[in-house]
Parts: sequence; C-alpha cells; structure tokens
Amino acid sequence: MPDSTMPGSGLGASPIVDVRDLSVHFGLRGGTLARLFGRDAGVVKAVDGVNLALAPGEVVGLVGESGSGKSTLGRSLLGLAPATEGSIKFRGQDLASLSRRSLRDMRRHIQMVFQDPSAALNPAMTIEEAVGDALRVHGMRSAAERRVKVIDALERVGLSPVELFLEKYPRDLSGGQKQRVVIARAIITGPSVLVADEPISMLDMSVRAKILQLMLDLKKDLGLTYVYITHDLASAKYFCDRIAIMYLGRIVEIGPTEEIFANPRHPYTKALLRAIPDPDPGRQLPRDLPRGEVPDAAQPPLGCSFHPRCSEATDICGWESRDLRTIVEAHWTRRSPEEYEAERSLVGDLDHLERPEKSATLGKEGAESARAFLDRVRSEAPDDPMWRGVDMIEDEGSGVRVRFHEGVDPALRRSGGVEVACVLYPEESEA
Ligand SMILES: Nc1ncnc2c1ncn2[C@@H]1O[C@H](COP(=O)(O)OP(=O)(O)OP(=O)(O)O)[C@@H](O)[C@H]1O
Repeated sequence: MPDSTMPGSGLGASPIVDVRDLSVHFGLRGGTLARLFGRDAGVVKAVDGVNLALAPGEVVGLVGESGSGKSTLGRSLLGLAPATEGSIKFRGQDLASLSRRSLRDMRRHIQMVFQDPSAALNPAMTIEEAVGDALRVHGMRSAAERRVKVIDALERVGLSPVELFLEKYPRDLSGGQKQRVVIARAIITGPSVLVADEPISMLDMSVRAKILQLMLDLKKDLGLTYVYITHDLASAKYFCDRIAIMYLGRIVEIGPTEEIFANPRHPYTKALLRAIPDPDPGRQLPRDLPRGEVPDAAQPPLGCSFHPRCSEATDICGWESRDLRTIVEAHWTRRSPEEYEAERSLVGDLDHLERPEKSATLGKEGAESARAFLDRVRSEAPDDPMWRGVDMIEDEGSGVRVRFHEGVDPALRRSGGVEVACVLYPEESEA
C-alpha cells in the first residue's frame, strides 16, 4: 500500500485522523424496480478502499461530482456510516473499538457542519437552546454554565451583540446567520476536527466568502483541522491545503492544492478544473464536465471507473461490453428512424451488453453485416477512445465477437508532488 495520501501534508508522526483501506458499502434491497430491470440486489461501494491521513491543523478538501462518496467518507469519520472494511483512527484510537457511549463522547471532538442550515436547526428551539443543546447532550446540566459557553460561541462566529440572537428562532435569521449558528453549535463542544459538508453551497453568493473566512479564523483561533466537502473546486482552492479528488468511492488524485491546480494529472481532475466557471466572460474555455454521466455505483465500470468518460483513455483502461453499447446507441441517436430500424434488425437488441464482460457479441444476420455495421459506427466516431480498447473482432455464430484488451484498475501512486490513480502515470522509482 502506498504511504497513502500524505504528499504535501507536512504530516509528522501522528495524524489526528488516520483512515486506512476504508470501504463503506450499502446493501441494495431487491425491490420491485430492481426486479423489473432484471437487476440483482447488489451493493453500492460508496467508499471503496480509501486511505487518508489528516495532519493536525490542515484543511483537506474532498472534491467530486454527486455520488462520488464524499459525504459518506465525511460521515464515516464521525462513526455515522460504519466501515465495511478498514479502519478509522482518531488520535490513534480505532472508532470500531469504541462502545456506543464512547463513540458519543468522541463526537465532541469531531463535529459536522451540514449543507442546509435550515434543516440542521430545530425550528422550535431558540438559538440559545440550539447551540447549548450539544452541551446538554454531553452532560452539562447547569443552564447558567451553558449560557456562558453559548455566548462565547456566538461571539466567536460573529453573531453579536449576542443578546439580540439568544431568544431568536431560526426563522428570524438569514441563511448566513443560520450557518453561523450551526458553526457555533459545532465548536461549542471544543472539537479538534470539523467535517464541513458543502457548508456554503446553499448560501447567497454574497455571504459565501465570509463564512469560509470565518471558518479559517476559527481554525486559527481554536487549532481546528478541517475536512471540507464540496463539488466546487474554486472554493476548495481558496480554502484547502490539500485536495483529494474523488470518483465513484475512490480517491483518484490527492496532493497540495497549489500542485493540483498548477499541474493536474488525472484526466478527471483536469476535466473538473476545466469546468470551473471563468469570471472573465470574454474567455471562451470549455466548461463541460466530462462526457456522459457518473455511472451507477452499484455496477461500476471495469478497470478504471472513469474510463468511459475519459478522453485520454488508452487500450488498457478496462473497456467492456457496456462501452460498446454506449457507442452504438450514440450512433443510433444520429440515424433516421428508417436507418435505425434497418440496423437494429441487423444487430438485434443490445440488452445482453449490459452485463459487464471483457468481450461482446453483436449481430444476427451474419459476420459480414455485423462488421459492416461496426465500420459505420467507427467511421462516424473514429477518435472515440473505445476503439483503442478493441483487441480483435472475430466471427462468431450469427455475428461477431468484439474482444477488448485486458484492463487495469490503477491504484494510487506517487507522481511528482501528488498521488494519482491512472495508467498514464506509472509508479515512480524510489531513487
Ligand atoms: N444510506 C445509503 N444507502 C444506500 N446508498 C447510499 C446511502 N448513502 C449513500 N449512498 C450511495 O453511495 C454513493 C455515494 O454517496 P455520497 O452521498 O457519499 O456521495 P457524494 O459525493 O457526497 O454526493 P452528493 O454530493 O450528491 O452528496 C451514491 O451512489 C449514493 O447513492
């Protein structure tokens, strides 16, 4: 295992949080829909073999599109999403070894700030009650003692004069003020780690930078360590010391923020960077996220999970039957209804390609017509990286069998100042 995810962290001997080979899987119930689509009840590998060590005082960003596993990883640090495999240690202590009660005590030290402050606050509680509640849960009985701490926390998050806020309800506050209350509630137990899950994404543009600045000030004053979860690389650039790019449950690139921005390696990182809106409207840069959608996490692609969307994919990235289906279906969207019907009768339906296989059969009117069909598909999209993955096309039965090159599922490995999981970056020698 690489000495994971440390580059640029300045990590000394003891990380404050140490995640090792962590997987968090969710079982899918085989409901009516799953049966209708012929799907087995499987598992979603929301987090799949992640290593992440946090140095005290650093800010690590978890960045990726929806469904990449950021929130599940963040929640697992608080014991809210139990590990299927691997371990999470807080100051050397394995969360899995803690009793329920000790886990609750431990949550004083690792707190979470959520995306939607309105949903995070109980509308029936005053601000004083909401912020002080965490102390009550952790055994502080005296209301007077709690009040002193609440006042201090509200002052720290900039809600002053405090007297104006204590008796108010969440509905009386703006979005930014509510998020300050949520942050006050998170810091009141004296935590050392805050997991902030999209803490600014639901706020007005005008207050976003202020909330991030507040969090940076609190980090300095209180010696906090942050995990910052976001799909927004621009805010991560401003806020984070290190960035981990996640895709389908894995970290595909991690390193110091500066290095990730100056010299992105993984094609997914490059695509995310290209998608950052440019403040200069005169500059015409491509803004699209990678082609296609994030695949179903319950049936991830073979090889590198990103390969179906990757413009730089090579022959060994894990091409398979579903990729052939995608390219054929894209071809059919460009045909007239008559052409589509004619081709469809040549190759039959494609449902059998939905099962991930390293080879795929196609055609029902003979090998010659199947090859001619594939030639037409190819001539329309000759640069599609999938063709690099085709090893050979053999005659078989009433059509052909397309065989793909053996694929590789790349592990994270060191490349310059970062770690990256991509076959384009082979292992560096230790020299
Ligand atoms: N409790 C659960 N039961 C089943 N599947 C889950 C559960 N929680 C998350 N998942 C699945 O795990 C995968 C990762 O989800 P997660 O919310 O961690 O991703 P994310 O990157 O935080 O996405 P978002 O930005 O949309 O919150 C998704 O496919 C999601 O559907």
